[in-house]
Amino acid sequence: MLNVSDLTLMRSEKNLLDKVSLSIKPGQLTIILGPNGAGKSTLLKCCSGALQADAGHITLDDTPLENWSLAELAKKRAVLTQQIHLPFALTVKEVVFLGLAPWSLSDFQASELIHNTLIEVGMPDTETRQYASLSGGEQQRIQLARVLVQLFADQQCEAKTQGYKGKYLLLDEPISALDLHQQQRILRLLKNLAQKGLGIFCILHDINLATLYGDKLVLLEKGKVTFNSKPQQLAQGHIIETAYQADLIRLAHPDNQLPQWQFRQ
Ligand SMILES: Nc1ncnc2c1ncn2[C@@H]1O[C@H](COP(=O)(O)OP(=O)(O)OP(=O)(O)O)[C@@H](O)[C@H]1O
Repeated sequence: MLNVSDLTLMRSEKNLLDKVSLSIKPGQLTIILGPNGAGKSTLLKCCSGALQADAGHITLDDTPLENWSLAELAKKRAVLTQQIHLPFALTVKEVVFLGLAPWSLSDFQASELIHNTLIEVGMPDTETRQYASLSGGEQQRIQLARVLVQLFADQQCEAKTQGYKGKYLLLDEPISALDLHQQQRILRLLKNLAQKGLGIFCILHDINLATLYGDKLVLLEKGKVTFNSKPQQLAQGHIIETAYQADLIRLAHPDNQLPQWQFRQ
């Protein structure tokens, strides 16, 4: 479990995170919601070890995050941040291959894993394309493929050491550039990976997709957790309407009665 307790981070005399506590459990897709500037990306950076909090603790499978070596951490959790600039002319295969840096796979194993992962993200047979020539939504799926191969490279090895349990994926708006079909593909893929045992921390802006796919939702507002529960619980009160200060109508999804929102005109 990735456990965050009482995490506080200050910048310019402002609490960007204010005693944040939450847990990312294996087998769960946990979706982080919140208005712009609420602290979601800051929290992800703390959970990945990129940012050091001023107070509080993060443990990964009961070991303080700071006690994990970078090499061990790279095999246990993968992180997809929002903006990724690649200043070099690389092919798709070379970009995805970057995810295999922590591992030593044979060329055959690496090629097979990259090929299969590109199929999973809906980008088959693109290995030789220039990454820079892809559209924004295509590049986003290639970056997702990169973090997936990082996490699952050991599945290619004979020992198949860890499987999905005890591994974590931290994603910052992984579907922000995707069309409807690709959003559904990637959210179904993430849900499926969680059902196999992966622990997923995923920042999303679309509250309707969050309630449909999330096992647990965490709402951040001004650096504080104001909701941390199952999506069904958002059908009570006016938590979303209050947090986002938007003029919304709440509905129930016809398939499963989960809460959904639409704009008033
Ligand atoms: N180094 C810094 N110094 C001061 N303020 C900062 C610093 N880094 C981030 N912030 C502020 O912290 C707040 C939280 O930023 P963060 O990127 O975590 O928000 P977010 O919830 O991910 O927002 P968005 O939905 O817009 O991506 C923002 O108001 C941002 O301007």
